[in-house]
Amino acid sequence: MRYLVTGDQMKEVDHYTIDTIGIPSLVLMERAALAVVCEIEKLVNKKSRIWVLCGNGNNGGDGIAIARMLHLKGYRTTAILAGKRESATRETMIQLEIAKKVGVDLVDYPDFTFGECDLLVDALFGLGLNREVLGSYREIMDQVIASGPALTVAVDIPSGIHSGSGQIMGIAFRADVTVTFGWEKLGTMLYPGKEYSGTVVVAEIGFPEQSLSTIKSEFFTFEPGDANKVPLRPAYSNKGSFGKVLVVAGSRNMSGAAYLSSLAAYRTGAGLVKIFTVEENRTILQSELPEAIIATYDPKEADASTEAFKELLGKQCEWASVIVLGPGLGRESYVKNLVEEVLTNAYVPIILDADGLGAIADNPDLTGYFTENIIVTPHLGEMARLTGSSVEAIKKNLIAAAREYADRFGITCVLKDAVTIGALKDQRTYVNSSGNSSMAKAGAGDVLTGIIAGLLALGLEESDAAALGVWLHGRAGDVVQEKYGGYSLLASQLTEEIHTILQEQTR
Ligand SMILES: NC(=O)C1=CN([C@@H]2O[C@H](COP(=O)(O)OP(=O)(O)OC[C@H]3O[C@@H](n4cnc5c(N)ncnc54)[C@H](O)[C@@H]3O)[C@@H](O)[C@H]2O)[C@@H](O)CC1
Ligand SMILES: Nc1ncnc2c1ncn2[C@@H]1O[C@H](COP(=O)(O)OP(=O)(O)O)[C@@H](O)[C@H]1O
Ligand SMILES: [K+]
Repeated sequence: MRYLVTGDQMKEVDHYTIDTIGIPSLVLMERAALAVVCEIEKLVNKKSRIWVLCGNGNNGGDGIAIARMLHLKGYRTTAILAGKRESATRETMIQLEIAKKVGVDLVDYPDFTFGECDLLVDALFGLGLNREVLGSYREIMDQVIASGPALTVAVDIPSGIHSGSGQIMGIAFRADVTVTFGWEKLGTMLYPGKEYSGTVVVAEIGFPEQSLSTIKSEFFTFEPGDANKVPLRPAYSNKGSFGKVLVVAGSRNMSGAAYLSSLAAYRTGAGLVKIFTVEENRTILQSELPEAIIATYDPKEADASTEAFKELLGKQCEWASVIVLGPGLGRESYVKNLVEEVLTNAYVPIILDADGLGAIADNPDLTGYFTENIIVTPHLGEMARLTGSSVEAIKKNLIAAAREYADRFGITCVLKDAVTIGALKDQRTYVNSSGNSSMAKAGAGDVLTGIIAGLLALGLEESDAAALGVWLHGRAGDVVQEKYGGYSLLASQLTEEIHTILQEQTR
């Protein structure tokens, strides 16, 4: 697990480290610069023409220190000063004085003659970027981009990317490598910032771990090694020890979603899976997944909400320790009754997905049944229907959209996208770092609900199951992509790689 921070949180950490702990600002700057130089040296040789574009803030100060270190090592380096020297921060002025004394080639932007550039070091804006880039700064960035540097290394975050949201503030540099300090910023984790950051290197420059305690460190991601967080299956156990997952899914002509969710729950470790679906799906599901128990209902009875239907469904809910509700249910009118009955009868964790969410969007009163053990897993289209916002508006701030929905009902909201967000009910926010575009394919979401159900069945609580499930799902996608490339993934293959990730447990 690793913590992530917004730019504002990182500034608080900076202040605490400097003012309370007492590590001088220039010491941090020196270590930051050294860390960047270490990465630069992997990319260039002594003949390379290096431009270091420096702003007036401390990001620019890092840049001038980098230019000095490269110059002293014999690299052909020019530091281009984008702002007026007299308005630089205290640390940046000190760096300028040092650089002058050791003969660094320092050129004010208006005097700079553009030519060929092998490596651009982007030290124009860091965490201090707080508004759209306009006017002369925009002109400078346009001109630097037009001159086509072969490679770009960004200091802390590519200039123009907002450190909290990953949004482009008018214009941004595209880095091949971003060297960031202390903890990764949300801005390089979230699109489009993620795409503009290239490879992100997190450099440890001396912030003590305790400095994180000054902020509410709510953002985190998982990484290799975190498979250990999946509960062990003790030796002294039986199938009942590992949960009973009820999958309320599938409809006429749609059996695949029920199959994929159920298979994924079993592959993640659930002891028993029962599929509650329409009679038409019985034969196909029994032959595809004989390990699952099948119970069926008549949609006409569901539509009329007969006592027999209610009793049947009530019994299933009583049996279950975890419920998946929604994949492939379709959009017939009876789905509302089905969803309402489950929500009123079940007192166990429920993962509400796909057409189950559609029923909620069409009947917002159903949210009145939401309890804290609900996990919703909408993709952006479903989220737009649930909230009445546009997909574009949600995309601009995924974290806020997920958090707002989760907090409104006190539930867990997994907002699925290229970077999936888990707004967890315990107030932590998971930002996913696994997965790839080969997973943008029908059925992938059904597998995710099954994985989360499997983790709940193994005994994780909702927040942990949601976050770890998203990560496992993406890791499985990464393994499939490694084996089959970026085009050919089938959602069922994700289920076939769950074991690969679970085997990464090192206990
Ligand atoms: N001592 C420290 O605080 C440390 C700071 N570090 C570096 O310092 C950076 C943060 O420094 P600062 O807080 O000075 O911020 P920046 O260096 O990112 O620059 C902020 C400056 O740019 C201006 N600005 C913001 N948006 C603008 C826009 N759109 N157009 C024009 N001007 C704009 C601000 O008014 C401010 O003057 C970090 O990203 C990191 O690189 C590191 O050296 C580690 C230690
Ligand atoms: N470009 C991408 N990068 C990483 N993961 C992706 C990408 N596109 C989709 N995914 C993941 O694939 C899954 C798709 O789910 P969903 O849209 O519900 O599909 P379906 O409803 O067809 O099962 C989500 O978990 C999502 O995060
Ligand atoms: K930068």
